[in-house]
Amino acid sequence: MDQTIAFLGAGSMAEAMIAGIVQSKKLSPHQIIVSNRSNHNRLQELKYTYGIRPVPRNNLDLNEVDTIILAMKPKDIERVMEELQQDLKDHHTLVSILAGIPTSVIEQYLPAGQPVVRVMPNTSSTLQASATAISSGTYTTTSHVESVRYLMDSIGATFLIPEEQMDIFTGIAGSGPAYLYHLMEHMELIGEEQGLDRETAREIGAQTMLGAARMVLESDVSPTQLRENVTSPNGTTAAGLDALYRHRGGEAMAEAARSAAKRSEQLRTKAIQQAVRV
Ligand SMILES: NC(=O)C1=CN([C@@H]2O[C@H](COP(=O)(O)OP(=O)(O)OC[C@H]3O[C@@H](n4cnc5c(N)ncnc54)[C@H](O)[C@@H]3O)[C@@H](O)[C@H]2O)C=CC1
Ligand SMILES: O=C(O)[C@@H]1CCC=N1
Repeated sequence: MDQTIAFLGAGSMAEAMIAGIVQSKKLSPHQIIVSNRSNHNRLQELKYTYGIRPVPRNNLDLNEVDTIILAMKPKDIERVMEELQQDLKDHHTLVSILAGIPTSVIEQYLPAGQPVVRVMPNTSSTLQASATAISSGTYTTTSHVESVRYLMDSIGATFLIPEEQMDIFTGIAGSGPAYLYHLMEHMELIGEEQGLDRETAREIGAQTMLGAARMVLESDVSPTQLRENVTSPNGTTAAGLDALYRHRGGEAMAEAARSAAKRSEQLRTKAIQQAVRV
């Protein structure tokens, strides 16, 4: 890919994406610039690990950049857009990974016509195993979206969705790894409690999660059918599922996704109110 990308923000999500992109070899590390406002040690750490180009925000020359990836916290959007405004050129595509922030808010700080693409990855980008959503903004052409999709394909599976579905996508997939880690923490705990050593219990839980996910992705069989295939009448799984239903395990997972989606909606409302005041 013949382009230079610049991450504004050098936190955990930027690092996960950098790891996946570098591993994919779609871009060479010198085509990736990483910038933040103050923590220069962090930039050096990323340079040391991935070979990328660290550039403190004050020294960043956007003329050589094609794609700008907004990777700071949602609360910093106003300040960042104000800083960016004067440096942006027609050829720049902005990609935002900020939870909750709609493309319309970002566009409000920009001249009409500037393409903004919204993306929601997750931290499994590190292993090129993200589920990443992509939505177009007002001024994006198919070519902008396809070019961003090509880049995002390097960090995992991509899904083109309408922007209205971003809240729930964030609730399920952006935040989702945390819910699954929480379940794995519990699988590890119960294994340990019953005499397995911690590392073994951890591996057993993770391998079980991985195997189940692969069965869904690599067969044509639905999760419902796969669940039934595990469940013998009056067997161990029936007893386990019975406890899970009594404790409303499925509903707890749905509620987690709903609550995260609601928070995304709240971030949007706040960002819109803030942008109106600008
Ligand atoms: N952590 C995750 O699993 C996911 C995070 N996201 C989104 O990614 C974004 C970043 O999240 P994290 O990496 O977890 O946060 P983080 O707190 O680890 O990193 C934020 C980074 O932004 C930098 N920053 C702040 N103001 C800046 C400015 N004015 N210019 C340049 N850099 C600036 C900070 O120095 C820091 O490096 C958030 O908007 C979040 O909604 C999206 C999907 C998943
Ligand atoms: O917790 C958050 O707000 C970010 C967005 C999705 C995952 N982490």
